[in-house]
Amino acid sequence: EEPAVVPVTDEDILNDHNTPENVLTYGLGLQGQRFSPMTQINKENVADLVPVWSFSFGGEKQRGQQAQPIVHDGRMFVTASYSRLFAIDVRTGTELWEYNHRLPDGIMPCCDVINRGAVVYGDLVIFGTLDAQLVALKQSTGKVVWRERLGDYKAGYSYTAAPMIVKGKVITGVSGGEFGVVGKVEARDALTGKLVWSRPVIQGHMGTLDGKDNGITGADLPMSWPGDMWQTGGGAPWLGGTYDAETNLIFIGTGNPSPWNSHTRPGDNLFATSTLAIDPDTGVIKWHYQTTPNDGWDYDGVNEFIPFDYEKDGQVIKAGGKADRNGFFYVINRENGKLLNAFKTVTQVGWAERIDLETGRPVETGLRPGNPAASKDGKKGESVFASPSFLGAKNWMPMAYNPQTKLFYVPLNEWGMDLWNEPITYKKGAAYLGAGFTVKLLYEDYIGVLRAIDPVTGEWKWEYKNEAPLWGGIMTTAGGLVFTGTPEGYFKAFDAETGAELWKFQTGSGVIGVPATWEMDGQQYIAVLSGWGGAVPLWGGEVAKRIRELNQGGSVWVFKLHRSALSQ
Ligand SMILES: O=C(O)c1cc(C(=O)O)c2c(n1)C(=O)C(=O)c1cc(C(=O)O)[nH]c1-2
Repeated sequence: EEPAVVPVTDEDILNDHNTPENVLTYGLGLQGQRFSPMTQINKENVADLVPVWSFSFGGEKQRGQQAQPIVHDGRMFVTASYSRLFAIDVRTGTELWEYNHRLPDGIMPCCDVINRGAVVYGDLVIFGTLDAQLVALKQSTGKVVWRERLGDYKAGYSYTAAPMIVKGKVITGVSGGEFGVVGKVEARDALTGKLVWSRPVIQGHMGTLDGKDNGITGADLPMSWPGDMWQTGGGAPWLGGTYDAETNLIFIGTGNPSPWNSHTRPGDNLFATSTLAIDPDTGVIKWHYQTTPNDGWDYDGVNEFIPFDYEKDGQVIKAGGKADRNGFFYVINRENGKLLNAFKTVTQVGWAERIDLETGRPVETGLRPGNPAASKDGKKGESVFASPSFLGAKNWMPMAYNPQTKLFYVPLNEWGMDLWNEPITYKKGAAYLGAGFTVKLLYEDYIGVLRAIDPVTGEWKWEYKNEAPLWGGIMTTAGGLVFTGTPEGYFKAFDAETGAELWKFQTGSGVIGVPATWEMDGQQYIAVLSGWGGAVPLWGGEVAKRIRELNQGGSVWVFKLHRSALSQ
């Protein structure tokens, strides 16, 4: 017999940012601010945070654990490496059920076998898998209710992001930018899985709504791709989006244009490396903003665009903030896509001097890897040293915005790369880069750096430097705190105003998960995953060598205040 479940409604999801008793969305609210209004755990007492339980994912499958837990109706839903989903009794840490997705042999995730989380809707819990499927299961039993294909894994499609629910529809992108897939954003009926709309993000492809043609992407703009390069142009929106009810827009970022070798595709290559504002009802693109035109460095533009109130000269503008992989932070008017402000997030940005606030375009330095066709043997173009490295000033790990301090807390890395181009032709299911690279250190004492950034002045208010790259998400709270983890295994709390480190706990493996917090039986709880992995050990070059002693793992940790702290 199935235990009863409290169904999750659209209203519950829209209110998630101010209902402490549950965690229903990736982002602690659809806007993705990752801000909790809870204050029980605060600057004064965070040093008394103690573990409540720890849960092991078990098995022989470890690798990177990047998910943010979901908490609803006494259950925690958490995804783990290799497309696994666990339901856990949130009070005791006891497993309720486990779903182990059967993965075919030929899957091609570019950057570790990770997953960033599930979503809940009705009596279902929904997540995506490495073979590019979307699976909906009963929250009560783990029984599969529906399953839909997002793309052909043999052509390089995979899925790693946490989906998002907007108005009863489950919104997804795809991964596969390194294989020349067709990047697309899609909406399906969350209860049945039936496709509602599909929006390919690269100029030239036809979208659909309710099974009918719904306009070619970018048809109103001059063609920005040569020949038929758009057909395998990538732009994979491989991270989740955010949603803003005030403007009724989904904001989602698109990845690198394929292949990496930019000399094969002169032009801006719309809408790769862009933020797209999409109508959730129709899948129509309302505005776009491209961060790296004709990208030649793999500066995917997938990072989260977080809606916030931008206060300047006594005015409040509905804006959004985005820390891009390319080393710049962008403040954009979320109603129309106009650039309001842009500044650097890292000390060395080699490819561009600045972003022109009038045109919204980068002022490039000319530091672009050379064209192999111009080399003596035609096999290798001139190599350049570029920064940030292709792994980004900021990669997938989500930042947070605190409306009380009015600061963004941004997990960044400072590194560079040698990068060169090679000739390449498209072949289904084969890597489609046309480039070689080696990631290099910039500084001896740190790679990772968490920066508190003022979006109005661009000022870095404080920073925390970490020896290994920072690869975990951020959470900030009304208790005046900022939480994040380190590959060295620590889960840490900082003072949101000063950056002072107030607490740390060794979890046993690298923390690259995304924290969540909720209230239960009158107490505030905080959870985070532990388990080192992701792209750095695979692609990190000299950096990967430096951190190779870090051990893998796979667990959830839950914390609350020690009894003595509560009685004070
Ligand atoms: O273009 C793509 O489709 C794609 C997908 C993913 C992914 O799905 O995780 C990553 C990347 N690109 C990527 O460029 C990247 O640096 C990266 C890092 C990670 C990670 O989990 O550590 N994933 C990905």
